[in-house]
Amino acid sequence: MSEKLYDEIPSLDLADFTSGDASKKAQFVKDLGEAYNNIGFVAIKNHGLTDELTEQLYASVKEFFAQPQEVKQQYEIEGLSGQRGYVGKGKEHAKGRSTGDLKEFYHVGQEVTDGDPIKSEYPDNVFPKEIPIFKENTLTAYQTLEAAGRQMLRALAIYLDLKEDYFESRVHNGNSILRAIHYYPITNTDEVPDDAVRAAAHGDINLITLLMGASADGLQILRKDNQWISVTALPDQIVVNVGDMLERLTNNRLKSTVHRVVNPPKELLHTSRYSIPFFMHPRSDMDLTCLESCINENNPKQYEDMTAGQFLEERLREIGLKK
Ligand SMILES: O=C(O)CCC(=O)C(=O)O
Ligand SMILES: [Fe+2]
Repeated sequence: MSEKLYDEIPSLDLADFTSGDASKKAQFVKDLGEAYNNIGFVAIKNHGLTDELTEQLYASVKEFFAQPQEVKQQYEIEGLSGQRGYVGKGKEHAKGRSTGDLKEFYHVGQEVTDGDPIKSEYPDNVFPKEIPIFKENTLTAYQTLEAAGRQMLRALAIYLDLKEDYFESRVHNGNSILRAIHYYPITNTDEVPDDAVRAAAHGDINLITLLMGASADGLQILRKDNQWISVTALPDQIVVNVGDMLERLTNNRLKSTVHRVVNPPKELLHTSRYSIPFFMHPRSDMDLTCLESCINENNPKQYEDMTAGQFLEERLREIGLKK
């Protein structure tokens, strides 16, 4: 394990992996693997999202959250464990806490269009009828981030000495979710619990997360020396990090680094923050049993065998989304 302490997350160019130049490709795999073995986060450019789409998507997301609560509430649907549509303020809390985060969000899931019977496992998406363009913008972003995520997983498969396409069949029509988040303005601090934060410290559940440039500061990650460091991506970058499922599969070789979104200083508490992570999940039957190649004398097997579906179910209960 590399002991290096990063002051900021490493930046990589996804085009180095996809352009067909073998030495650039190999270097990308090495740099990504090293970063994920250490800090678990990278900033990526040439991810495929255009500025135009990003702008339009944020515009429709802002428009959705600016609506009256009664309108948003129509899209909070019972029985879906918050996996589609709107999830209201304070509903989700980090694992191990009970105070809800200071956020509301909207989930868009996989649209299965190729006759794959997995379709019956997924609830249908719900889209706000007040903002027709919301559907097109979120689905286009979903597909673009999913494609970038597949490339990242190809690179990781090589790093892990698996076949380059190891993850392909496992993420095909996977249970990924695009989450548009609004960290809402706080005008009266008496109305929120003293220990409430925008997003309390947590690891992501999924294989990898692709995070579209957040609109304001606040994201921090816990470095291995227990210092919180700020994450800032340049306008043309997205942040891509390892989630708990991949950490588990690799028996902690790839690190799912704890991160949080801190509250802004008092004078900015009345402002909103928006971010749009794409949580890349496999199909629920993916086996997350630690890879043999990641188990050895120095690193004995750390986790019970489990499928992705079982792991997700357990975590949704732990964070208050599943009752
Ligand atoms: O809003 C952000 O910048 C990060 C959000 C996050 O970590 C999450 O939703 O899991
Ligand atoms: Fe997260």
